[in-house]
Amino acid sequence: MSREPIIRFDRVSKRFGDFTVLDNLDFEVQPNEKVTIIGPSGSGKSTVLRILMTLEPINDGVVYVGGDPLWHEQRGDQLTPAREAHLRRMRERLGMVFQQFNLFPHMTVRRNLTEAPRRVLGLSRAEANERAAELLELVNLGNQADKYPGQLSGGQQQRVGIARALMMRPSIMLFDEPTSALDPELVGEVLKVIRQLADTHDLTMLMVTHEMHFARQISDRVCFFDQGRILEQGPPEEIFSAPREARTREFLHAVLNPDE
Ligand SMILES: Nc1ncnc2c1ncn2[C@@H]1O[C@H](COP(=O)(O)OP(=O)(O)OP(=O)(O)O)[C@@H](O)[C@H]1O
Repeated sequence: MSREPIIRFDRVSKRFGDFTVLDNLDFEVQPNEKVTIIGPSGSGKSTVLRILMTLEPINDGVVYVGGDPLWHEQRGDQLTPAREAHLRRMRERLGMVFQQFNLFPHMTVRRNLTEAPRRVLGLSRAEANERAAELLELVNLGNQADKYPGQLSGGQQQRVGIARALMMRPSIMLFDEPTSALDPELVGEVLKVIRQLADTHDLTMLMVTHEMHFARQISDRVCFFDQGRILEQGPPEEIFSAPREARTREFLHAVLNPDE
């Protein structure tokens, strides 16, 4: 493939004090590709998403989103650290769905959706409400716009979270373990909405998940992270059925057979 990747990590390192979370990471995602990141706890999966969402700065390397440096600005032939205005502009290309839904409890569902696009994109109230209504339909919550988050189930709140992330019309959606805070019976409805979204929209999706069955269904590519590096990656049928690396096999065995 010779297309320009929409996400590119070029030798990116991230440290917390002495602890190296990402170690010279090279990683690319193509436009419209659905990529899942799996791997042991602490291997740096969420950090990749948080860096892309500009929630966590990097120490070394360059991250590109849509061909432009994310944490840097191009000045002549030099890359210099990005200023806040650049980060704000770049952030609009991405939407993120968090493990904990992070909805504003004192705002209705509609306000939770319309607040940012009105403030950041300058949409009128009518435009924002219309967009919110469309997206609430998409996540099967067309009749819940006047409710407060506390009046909704976890699965419904997470679907609001998905609709909220889509309000800014991002070209890239990031999902950070979107179902891990949910009761098991509510997981299916959220995964169904994500699958629908993947099937019907031209979106690049990068997802951290422990739902292996879902990862297998939805992904074009699965990346196994281990100690801040990609140890192995490939199409889901390859990673799940015939992993090459012993660590991948051990990890998959442990998550697929939790009672052993
Ligand atoms: N703000 C922080 N300060 C210090 N250490 C941090 C910070 N954020 C993350 N870490 C550490 O970095 C490592 C990677 O974290 P990250 O959340 O990316 O892992 P993960 O692979 O997503 O794990 P999990 O599956 O448990 O969510 C962990 O060891 C974590 O403790």
